[in-house]
Amino acid sequence: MCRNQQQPQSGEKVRSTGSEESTSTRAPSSPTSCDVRNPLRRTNSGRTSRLRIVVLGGTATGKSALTVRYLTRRYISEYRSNTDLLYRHTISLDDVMSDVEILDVSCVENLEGISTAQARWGEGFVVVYSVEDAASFHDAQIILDALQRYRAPLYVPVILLANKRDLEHCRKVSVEEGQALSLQHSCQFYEVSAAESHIGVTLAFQSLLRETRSLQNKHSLPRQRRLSIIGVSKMIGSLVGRGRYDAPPSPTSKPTLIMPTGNNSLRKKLKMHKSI
Ligand SMILES: Nc1nc2c(ncn2[C@@H]2O[C@H](COP(=O)(O)OP(=O)(O)OP(=O)(O)O)[C@@H](O)[C@H]2O)c(=O)[nH]1
Repeated sequence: MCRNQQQPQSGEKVRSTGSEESTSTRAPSSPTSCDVRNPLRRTNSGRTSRLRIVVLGGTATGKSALTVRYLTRRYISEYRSNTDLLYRHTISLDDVMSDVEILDVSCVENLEGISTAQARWGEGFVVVYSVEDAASFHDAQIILDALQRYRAPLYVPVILLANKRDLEHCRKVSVEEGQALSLQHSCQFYEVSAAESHIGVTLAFQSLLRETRSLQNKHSLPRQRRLSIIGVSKMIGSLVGRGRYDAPPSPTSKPTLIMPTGNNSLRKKLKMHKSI
């Protein structure tokens, strides 16, 4: 991988996604002020859930553009960074507060070499390719295989994200190929354009967060209760079909960019455009 692969440490430097840098430090799991003030529902245990998402994919597929699009609804057309970036924000999803941490992994040179630490740290994964880059689709397959190897036999929530669908005229990977790959790996599949709109991107991230949280909740239940819930949800599923559609929620707190690596050579050239 190009970017440093170290995982977040306590007392990391916290940055806002804007240009000014905050010198404050934080402990990794401390609740945000938003948790205290917001009256919305929390998890069964009364705590705000914490969801860790890792964004992976070949070079220049738009990993950073997608991550920032989801977090800020803005499109950054040029973004330069040679290090992994960790973002943190708090959202209300289905009236439940969640602290979300998103690790945007820089270009992957050795795809087989997704670090074990990253694979273990993540609770949900976004695998990105670009529809106008056949090689990036191949990279996505390698990453999906590697993820499966790392996490087997456990199921891990993954979405396959085909980006740059606005570049239809130079498309090299068909929708059907993307769907087939997602079926092969039992993961969700979305075609989006970070450049065009935040809506598809938000829905995709939101869906991954839902799945990740529901798996987390399932694992935290006693075994007997877990089994009966699975039975009931299967029954309900067969009666009413799959989940309902919800409009994307707005993040309830400003996302913060946390430098996980101690590598301060971050070089960003941001061109912010108003989202559509
Ligand atoms: N046309 C189009 N260009 C996009 C889209 N998303 C990203 N880009 C462009 O693709 C290039 C790479 O985007 P990045 O977000 O830096 O990609 P990345 O995967 O984070 O890059 P590395 O981590 O350096 O490999 C930039 O020039 C973006 O402007 C999109 O949806 N459509």
